[in-house]
Amino acid sequence: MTGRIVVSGLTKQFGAIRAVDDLSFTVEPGTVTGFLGPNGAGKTTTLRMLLGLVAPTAGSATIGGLRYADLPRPLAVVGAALEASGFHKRRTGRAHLRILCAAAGLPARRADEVLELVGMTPAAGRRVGGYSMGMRQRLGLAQALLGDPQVLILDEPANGLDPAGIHWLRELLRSLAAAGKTVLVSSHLLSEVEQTVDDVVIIAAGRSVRQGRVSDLKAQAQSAVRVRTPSPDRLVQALPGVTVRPGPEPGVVLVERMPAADIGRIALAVGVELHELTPVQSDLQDLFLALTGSQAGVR
Ligand SMILES: Nc1ncnc2c1ncn2[C@@H]1O[C@H](COP(=O)(O)OP(=O)(O)OP(=O)(O)O)[C@@H](O)[C@H]1O
Repeated sequence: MTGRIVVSGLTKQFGAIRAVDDLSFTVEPGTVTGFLGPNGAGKTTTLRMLLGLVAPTAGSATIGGLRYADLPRPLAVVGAALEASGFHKRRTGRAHLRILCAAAGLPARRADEVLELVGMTPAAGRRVGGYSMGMRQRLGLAQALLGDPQVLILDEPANGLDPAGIHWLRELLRSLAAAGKTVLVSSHLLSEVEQTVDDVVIIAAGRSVRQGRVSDLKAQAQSAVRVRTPSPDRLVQALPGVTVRPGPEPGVVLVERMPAADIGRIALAVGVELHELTPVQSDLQDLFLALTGSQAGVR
């Protein structure tokens, strides 16, 4: 059991909406991979197909070479936290986990171990109905960790966590990857996961728009200059051979791998008015918006 996740040509059609469209990517053991895209991009649908909760229209999603439904002991292989709302409100966090332990043939003390792991020991005896969103997220994570799985699949785990909680989550995910686990974590904010993940898979409107090392993405973002001009087309014409990407808003372009001073000089020479000329310091979110922007928005 290698724990490698392989998604290949995965497609899901809901009526007129192609929620996931010919998506392929791989997640390696020992890494944390960020699965990113704006609202409605198809992240949750993809994760649900990986977990056998939604049948693909085409393509496949496997974990360690097997479809979820074919895994002999799925709880020991994959832990998932899809949404932090499916808890029985009147049960305590500990009772909730103990019931799952019993169902999975795990000793009851495992419930307390995972509660400790997610920092929930003080709230273990309280009813879930009284938990904050962040506490429910932590309980969902505890549930995912119950079977000490090789693979973790987490949908927006940072939602509702405060900055200290996000820092804690980062450390936890890094330590799990360091222990050889495969970690796939979705988010609609690149900035939220950029310090946590090794690799990214970015989707928009169900399709992959970028995959690779987050360090490569950072290098690309860092070398861009943000230019605001009423004449972006004329500026682009004056920069032949230079990569110019659309910015996050109209009238803004991102010029890659050219110093701001050179861009300013060329703009002056061709009489293009500039309203802003800013080297972008690791503004990954701008790059993310540029990659997903034209397809953003709820479908
Ligand atoms: N069961 C369903 N029936 C019909 N349409 C669906 C269903 N599930 C999802 N969709 C549609 O598929 C598209 C992708 O939804 P999905 O929830 O996968 O996106 P997401 O990237 O997880 O978004 P978010 O960040 O908002 O959670 C949306 O247009 C959504 O309305």
